[in-house]
Amino acid sequence: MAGEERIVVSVRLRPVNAREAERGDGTDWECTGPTTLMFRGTIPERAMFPAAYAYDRVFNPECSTRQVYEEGAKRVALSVLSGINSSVFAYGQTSSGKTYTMVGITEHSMSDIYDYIEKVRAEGVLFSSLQHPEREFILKFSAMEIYNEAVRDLLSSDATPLRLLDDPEKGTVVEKLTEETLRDKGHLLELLAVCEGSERASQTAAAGMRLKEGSHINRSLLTLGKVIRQLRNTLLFANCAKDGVTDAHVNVVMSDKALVKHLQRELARLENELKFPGSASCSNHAEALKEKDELIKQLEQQLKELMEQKDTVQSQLDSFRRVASEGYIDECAARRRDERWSSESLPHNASESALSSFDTYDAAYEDQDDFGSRTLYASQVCNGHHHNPELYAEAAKQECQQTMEEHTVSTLDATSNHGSESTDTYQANKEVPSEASEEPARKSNANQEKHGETTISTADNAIQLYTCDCDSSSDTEKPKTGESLALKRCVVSSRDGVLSRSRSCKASFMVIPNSWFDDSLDMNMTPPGEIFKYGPRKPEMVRRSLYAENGGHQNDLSMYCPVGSGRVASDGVADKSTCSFEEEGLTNDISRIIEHKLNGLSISPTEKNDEDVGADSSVTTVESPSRWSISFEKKQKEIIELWQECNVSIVHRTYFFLLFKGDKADNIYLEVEHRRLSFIKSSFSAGAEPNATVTSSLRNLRSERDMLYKHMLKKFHLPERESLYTKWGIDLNSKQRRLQLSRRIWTQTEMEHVRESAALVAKLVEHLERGQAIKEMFGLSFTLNTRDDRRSFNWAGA
Ligand SMILES: Nc1ncnc2c1ncn2[C@@H]1O[C@H](COP(=O)(O)OP(=O)(O)OP(=O)(O)O)[C@@H](O)[C@H]1O
Repeated sequence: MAGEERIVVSVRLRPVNAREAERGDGTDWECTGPTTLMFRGTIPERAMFPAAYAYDRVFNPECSTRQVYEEGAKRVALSVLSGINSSVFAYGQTSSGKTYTMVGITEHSMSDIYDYIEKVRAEGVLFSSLQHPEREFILKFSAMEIYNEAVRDLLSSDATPLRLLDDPEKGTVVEKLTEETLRDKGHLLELLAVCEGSERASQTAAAGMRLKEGSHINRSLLTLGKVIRQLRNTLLFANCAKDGVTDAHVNVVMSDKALVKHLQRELARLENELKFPGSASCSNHAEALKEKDELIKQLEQQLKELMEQKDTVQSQLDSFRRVASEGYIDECAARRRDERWSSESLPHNASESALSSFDTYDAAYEDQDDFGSRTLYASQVCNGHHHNPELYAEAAKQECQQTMEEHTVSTLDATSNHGSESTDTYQANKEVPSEASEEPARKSNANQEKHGETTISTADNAIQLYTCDCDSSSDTEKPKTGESLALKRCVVSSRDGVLSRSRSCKASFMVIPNSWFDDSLDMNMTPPGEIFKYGPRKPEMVRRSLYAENGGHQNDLSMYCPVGSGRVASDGVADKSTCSFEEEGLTNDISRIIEHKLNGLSISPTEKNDEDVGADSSVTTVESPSRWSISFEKKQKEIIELWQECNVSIVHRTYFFLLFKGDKADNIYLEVEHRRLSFIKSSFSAGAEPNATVTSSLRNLRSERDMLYKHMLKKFHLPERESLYTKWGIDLNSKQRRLQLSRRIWTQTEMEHVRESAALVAKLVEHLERGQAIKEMFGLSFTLNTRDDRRSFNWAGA
């Protein structure tokens, strides 16, 4: 409690004592109300003074001391319980009853104070917490007499006057004044009794002292009047004192107990700051913010680069599509012109019906027509080779020799409606009513046919079309494995391996020179014709199979394609509904090119003799297999080391290691993984001591090992486990062998160790979905949107 507090002034009238009554003395003052006093005397000297006076409270002679205390002093006296200094004093003439009243007030107030303390202690925490939590009550008692301007200690037998000192903090203090700590209420009464003896002793002075005493008393009263006048202006007796106000403040005195609690809280706060530096001081906050800002900048830069790459790829894809579309339009227009020319200049023979049929295509067939004409363009090439298998083989061989170090991507529409092939493809294509319409196109591509290849040029690169013959017999003429890197990879881009009638039959293939990681896979090649025997394949499987090769040997196709691989793949397109899928196949092919570009491969005109492929043709050249192989192995090794340093999930490592074995198209995944790990590593090393991320990663790694440890029992029989123990150098007689094994895998970066670890983990977690694993692993998925043939990049978090 704090604030202005008015001085409370009360007047108590003492009753006439027996002696006064005996003398007939009465009183000149009368209480006319609870707060008013009236002078009734007839003294002439008072004629100039007012007769009525008002006070806070006026007690008539019949009032008890208890009433005076309750109504005039209690509130002030007990304010000390709220920590506010309070003072109750009395002044008046000798024998007016000051001592009598003050002793009573002291006893009552002390009694109430003790009752209060006992109540607090009795009601415990609840009361204490509501009123005075953590408060200790200490009562100290002092008594002094100011007599004839001398201060004497009433609790001391020494009558030597005490000195008054001015303390800078406490104000005026009485030097050496006795201060007794009260034990209880009884102790207080004892001390009060001591004071009352002491006081009387001073009053047993000789009669000559009375004058002196009276003089001092008057001086004291004068001084008191000055004091009060100094405080509030004037004291016309107590009348004006009541107008005075005090500025009361709560004394905050912290007990030892409270201080200990306060310090404990402070200590806990500081400890918390040490544990969590991020929430500590402002300077730490500033540093943390600075670091975060740096990270944000780095990430923004990476994002910007990736967006630029994406834009580049997108624009190139658009360019491809535009060029392909324009090429088609041009081709279509040319074809229609030729057809008109044919229909006008040539006699209406057997092809006439076909021409008529072609002319009846309506808008509903527009898409198919588009694609049909596109495939038609290539079909002429194929036809040409069909008629010239030897030439084809020779051209292919030459191409192989010329581009041993080139990465060539090509697509092919293998539509055949000539010749005598007995394959289903041919049978299907024979019925395409386009002999007449194809003729001009064949003419226009005569040059390309001659050399067995054609090229669709674009603004900045080209798709080279290698002709492909569906005839298995011609396959014998084609380059063998090892002879031609350029023609060893084909892909079926159809979801239906059973060919049916169609206006066109498209086979697309890519020629991808690679340096493959795994050299243990099937290297056999499947005769082209056989590829048609097999059922549908998922495009992504085919895509994967395309890039699974090592050292120029064909491999890995058996993982997804039962036939191993076919040099030539073709699919029949049964109806319009499959056209979009064919487009998808084409887009896949284009996308592969885009991916290669995305991977940072150089695209430059080849030094190949352009005369063979046309003046405007160019081919896509890329990093040589050997260079890519070296580059891949280097990056792979760095990633493996980063995995180890960053405590990366061993399941993650396993899948990544097993899935990305050297395909050039995987470069972006390696790049992303490398950047991600580098970032994690930098964050690991940011602090002097292991941070929470490191601890968390280690804990996760441990949990993962525990998971594998448990799976060992389920996945392997005892003999298998014992074989593993032996393989991994674990003593068969030792204890916790499974645990030992789980702690050994993926602990080194040496390649053989990595291979064995990956193989083992793969067996243990084989229940995981491959796709899910990829998704979780990379946080980066490239999905092909077949609706708009656009490649979309989805970041699931890096
Ligand atoms: N209200 C009262 N009722 C009954 N007796 C009283 C009352 N007030 C005072 N007395 C008696 O009057 C006498 C004088 O009182 P007291 O000693 O308290 O006066 P005092 O003002 O302290 O005198 P001094 O200034 O000389 O010390 C005492 O005997 C006391 O018992």
